[in-house]
Amino acid sequence: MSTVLAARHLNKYFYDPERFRVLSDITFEVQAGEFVAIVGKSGCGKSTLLYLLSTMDTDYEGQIELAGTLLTGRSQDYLAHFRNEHLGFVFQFHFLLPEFSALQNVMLPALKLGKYSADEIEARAMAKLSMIGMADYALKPASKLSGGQQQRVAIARALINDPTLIMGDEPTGNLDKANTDNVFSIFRELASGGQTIIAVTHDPDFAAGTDRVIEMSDGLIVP
Ligand SMILES: Nc1ncnc2c1ncn2[C@@H]1O[C@H](COP(=O)(O)OP(=O)(O)OP(=O)(O)O)[C@@H](O)[C@H]1O
Repeated sequence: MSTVLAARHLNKYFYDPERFRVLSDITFEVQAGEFVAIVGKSGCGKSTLLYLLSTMDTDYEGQIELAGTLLTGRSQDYLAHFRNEHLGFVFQFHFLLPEFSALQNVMLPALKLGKYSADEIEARAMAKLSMIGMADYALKPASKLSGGQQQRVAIARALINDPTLIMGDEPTGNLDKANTDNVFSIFRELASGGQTIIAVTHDPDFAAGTDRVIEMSDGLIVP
């Protein structure tokens, strides 16, 4: 097994207005192909941790290594390129561009990466949409899709650059039961195919279906 993500002794502080520690000595690893849930009461630090792991927030103590690369101390440009190449994000709210078609939305991160030709990118995007059962909706504007369909397009978009790791922040938080089950089974299927996934969730059923649950409490990982 190879390690995809290593978080070592992460500490994070906020000021509100006094300095307080929101993450304390967070240390864990995620192996290739693992599907991991991060759970814990509201305010325990889950989103803050995910934000650090996503490389968006660089103000922390400790070390983050992803895909064999130490990311701590890197420049913003380096991190932006790394994110685009190695990470796929699925949020509670999909953040699709409403006037753009499903296909165009899925293509965008690949166009930014600049690794493939436009034709290749379109073919790859169609393949990702087919994979999640959305090929028939490729040309529809995102604004005309249902909430569940939009979230599936967001998953296809997260997959377009074949990310080393998919990060979800409440990926089913805004969905009804049927769509939650659908999105969960897509994640489960991706994980069975070897995709590494880490997702913050409040949904006990979602967490129970993952390979491993990391529970947080007051900024700590519960041993
Ligand atoms: N920018 C900030 N400045 C000050 N305090 C913050 C900031 N962002 C978050 N916090 C505080 O840090 C703590 C952890 O917040 P975080 O959003 O990581 O929790 P969470 O576990 O993801 O919660 P939820 O499940 O409700 O989304 C909370 O006490 C929150 O109020």
